[in-house]
Amino acid sequence: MTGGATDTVARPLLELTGITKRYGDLLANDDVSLRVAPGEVVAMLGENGAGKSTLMKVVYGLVRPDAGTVAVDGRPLDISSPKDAMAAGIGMVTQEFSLVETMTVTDNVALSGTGLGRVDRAETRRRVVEAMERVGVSLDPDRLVGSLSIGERQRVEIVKALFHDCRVVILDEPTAVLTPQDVRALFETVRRLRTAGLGILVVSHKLREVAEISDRVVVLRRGRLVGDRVTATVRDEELAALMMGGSTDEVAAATATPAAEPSELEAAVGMEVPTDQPAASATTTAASPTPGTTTGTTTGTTGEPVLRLTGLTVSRGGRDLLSGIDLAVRAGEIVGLAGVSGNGQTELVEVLSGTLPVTSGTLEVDGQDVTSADVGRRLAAGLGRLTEDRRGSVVPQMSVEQNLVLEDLPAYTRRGLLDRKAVRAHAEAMIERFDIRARPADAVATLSGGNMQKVLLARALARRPRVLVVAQPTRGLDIGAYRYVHQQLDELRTEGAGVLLVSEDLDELRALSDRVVVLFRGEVVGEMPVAEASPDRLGVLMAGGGSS
Ligand SMILES: Nc1ncnc2c1ncn2[C@@H]1O[C@H](COP(=O)(O)OP(=O)(O)OP(=O)(O)O)[C@@H](O)[C@H]1O
Repeated sequence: MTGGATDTVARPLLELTGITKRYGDLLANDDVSLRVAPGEVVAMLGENGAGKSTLMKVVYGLVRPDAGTVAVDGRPLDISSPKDAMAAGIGMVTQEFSLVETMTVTDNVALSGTGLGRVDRAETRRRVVEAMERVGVSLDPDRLVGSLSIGERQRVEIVKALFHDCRVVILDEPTAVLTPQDVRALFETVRRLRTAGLGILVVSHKLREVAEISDRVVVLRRGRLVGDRVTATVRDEELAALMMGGSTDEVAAATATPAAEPSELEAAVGMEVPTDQPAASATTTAASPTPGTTTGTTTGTTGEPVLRLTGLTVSRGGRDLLSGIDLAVRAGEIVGLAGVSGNGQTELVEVLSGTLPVTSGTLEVDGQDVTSADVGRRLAAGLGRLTEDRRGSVVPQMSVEQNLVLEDLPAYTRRGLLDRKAVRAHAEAMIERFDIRARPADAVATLSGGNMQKVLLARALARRPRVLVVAQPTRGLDIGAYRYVHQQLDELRTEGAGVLLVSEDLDELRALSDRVVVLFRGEVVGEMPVAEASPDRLGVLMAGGGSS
């Protein structure tokens, strides 16, 4: 590792001093000071709601701090928009890309600057190619962004930052939406940025990635910067103690595991399952595939199908998005759905949720045909769901407590009126159980990404559905929440519900599922017990190697 220890010597490229941001009586950032040196990668860790995004938004001009300064190269800046940040040499890549799908890579990069009208296209194209070469990104500059994968789109965003000569690049949970291959490519790019002398600030929840990519780690807790360590020498337990509060000993005891994993803590909290771990077996009764996780408790005696798709086809514009899907999820089992993003998973979840109509085929929940049923009837039949579109699944201006009961209003209504006491009591219970960092009356729009996700999970799980369809349930969650969600899914299975788990995280799929089904170009191309679902085998199928 380079850079970290020299930070105090090298002149900082980026320097934050005393950044404070209040939302009402909540201190999202509390007097945060932080430096990033040239050629240094600084990772930022913190629980959901710790204030990471707020701090990044301050640096990128999306949020005005109440106090504090941002300086680049020793020059204090007055940043009030992303344009100001870019002009000062700061670029940010978030999970929500700001790209125009119908335009080429080159035009997207150009558009982010001075606007298309005034630029020389040939010159722009040449500079885009040059920026890509600098960081080892190979993309056809003339390709339409709409045809690019998620990982490729992220690369376009990075190229955008380089195109504008940014010297500081902020990456906000950059690996959350990437395949393992794309993660490797991203890390290679980050290394090249570092070699080129850029300063990189990366927000992450994944200790393994932090260890691999960063020189220094800083930890935010409840708005305050509580730790600043050299990555090469810090122990995971210490980072966890900083994140969660409490002493290293307490955290170590709380997360104790007998196994000496590459990262004991990650294993203990069920955060990362090394890919060479044996996968859960559909028939195991005790041995958990990952020390400390709750997986592997299935009894192997699964029941009747609680979800059955027969010949399910969805066509749009003459093209099949889903084609002849036959799939059953039985009571007491978790079926993992693997696939590279864009192969029909999102559509399948939308169809099940009732937001995308079926072209042909049938769909049954717990024996009831719900093929053309509306969302309410599906919920009544016992379906629970969590789609990828978190923001679209809440009513942002409504409170946490209202959102929590939104799908179960009759249970909270007395004589035509909402039973406010019961709603509040339910919210308090869910906030406690899911460790949601918010108050019952807070508008959901003000929650951090991870906390919003927890609200949705709490809502779906509280109804104890017969079958739960979940997409990317732990994306963006901190390590404690990751573990809790896995426990909850496992508990549902033990209670006899079925779960369809859609996840791009193969470790998660293999740790939780009894069976894995692979989707490629809208078709099921493979199905196997999890014991046979090695990453290699899944990888081949996901890439289309199993389709005829
Ligand atoms: N616009 C807002 N209005 C009120 N409160 C807000 C607003 N934005 C953020 N907050 C609050 O500030 C705190 C920090 O949120 P932030 O999004 O920075 O957390 P985070 O560390 O990025 O979390 P996550 O890991 O879940 O993304 C949270 O308690 C959040 O509810």
